[in-house]
Amino acid sequence: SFYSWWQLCLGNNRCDCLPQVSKRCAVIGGSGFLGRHLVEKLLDRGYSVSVFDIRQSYELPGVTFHQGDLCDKQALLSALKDVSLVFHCASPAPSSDDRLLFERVNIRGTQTVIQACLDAGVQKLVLTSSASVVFEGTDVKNGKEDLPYAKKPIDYYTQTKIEQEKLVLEACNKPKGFLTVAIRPHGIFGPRDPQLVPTLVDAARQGKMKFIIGDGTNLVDFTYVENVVHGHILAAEHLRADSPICGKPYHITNDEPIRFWDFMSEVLVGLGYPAPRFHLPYTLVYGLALLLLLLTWILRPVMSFKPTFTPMRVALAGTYHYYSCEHAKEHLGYKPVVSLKEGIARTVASYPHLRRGA
Ligand SMILES: NC(=O)C1=CN([C@@H]2O[C@H](COP(=O)(O)OP(=O)(O)OC[C@H]3O[C@@H](n4cnc5c(N)ncnc54)[C@H](O)[C@@H]3O)[C@@H](O)[C@H]2O)C=CC1
Ligand SMILES: CC(C)CCC[C@@H](C)[C@H]1CC[C@H]2C3=C(CC[C@]12C)[C@@]1(C)CCC(=O)C[C@@H]1CC3
Repeated sequence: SFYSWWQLCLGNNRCDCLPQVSKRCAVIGGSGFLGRHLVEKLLDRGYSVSVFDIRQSYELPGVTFHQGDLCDKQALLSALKDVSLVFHCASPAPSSDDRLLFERVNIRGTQTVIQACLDAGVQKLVLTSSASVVFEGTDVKNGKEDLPYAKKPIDYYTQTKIEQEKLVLEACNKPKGFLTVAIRPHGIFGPRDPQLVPTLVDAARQGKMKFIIGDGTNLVDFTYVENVVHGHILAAEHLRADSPICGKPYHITNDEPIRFWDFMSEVLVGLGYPAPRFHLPYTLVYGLALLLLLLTWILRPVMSFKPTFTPMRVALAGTYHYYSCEHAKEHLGYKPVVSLKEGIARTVASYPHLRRGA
């Protein structure tokens, strides 16, 4: 019908019946877990994409790869040529806990990204921040964006994510025609995630997932990667000089807080591992994790090992941390596109090699 033909034309910029609008964007960190999902969705929506990353992890038609370090402005400039929209979702892995690396990439590197965007005439910058910027290791229930930044962030990763977010939001400058916004996701999961499911399975295979830290009732947000991508694209497409979103952060969640240990159990059981059953007091495990951390520092000159239960992970496993995405609903028209149940099913199905006995 005429209606469905017109809807097709409006919803998809690749329709042959309309003049093509240039939709060129860059994804810094586009080789990573979130970055690649974002790139795939942008291609679906008719964008052409430049990926800038220190590594190239795949090839796709419609994507131009630029390999380089985001601290190098000249390298960035060649990737930002003719680009009006930039997504910045690069970061060192939180588990690296390398203060100097986080400061170099997340703080100084982000200053370089902003400067390169200004030099290249980029109009919009969408940062992937993190809901953890307000998390201090104590309960956050239905946290809104107006919560203050953590005064005592739980690790260097979070500390530098705070500085990074401030830099990007403060760089928003309507008279200069440079608009910025930050998306704060929490606990991203989905196919190809290198962090959550692999760490969980590794711990299960070592027999370390028998215990529940605390009483197991703490609610947490886990956000399916496609919802996070959806939030980023909505933010980019709503970012205009007359929009209330300029220079603001937005929580993007699944809007279905779940008990941390129920989520872990569903993933573990889905992959054929037993669910954790025995309870341990939170303060005991947190204290042990601190002790273990101290040991790794003392022993660093002679041997190095990475404990599974770091104080940061114990804090995340034993406290409430879920966030309101009402502002994203109101200002971006956001609504999760994949439910938690469906997200978990898709995730479990995507890791056949991590199943028990595989
Ligand atoms: N995974 C999660 O649960 C959450 C992630 N985030 C944020 O989302 C973003 C994406 O995270 P993931 O996709 O999970 O991580 P990831 O590690 O899969 O991807 C990060 C990408 O950044 C690239 N990168 C790192 N240093 C770089 C540099 N100096 N120059 C250029 N590229 C560099 C890496 O090569 C990698 O491809 C990050 O900003 C992270 O802080 C926020 C909340 C939760
Ligand atoms: C061994 C178990 C107690 C925990 C295994 C799962 C954890 C690896 C993950 C559970 C919550 C996750 C999480 C993040 C990383 C992976 C977990 C700790 C982040 C720290 C990633 C970066 C962020 O910005 C915030 C995330 C919060 C939740």
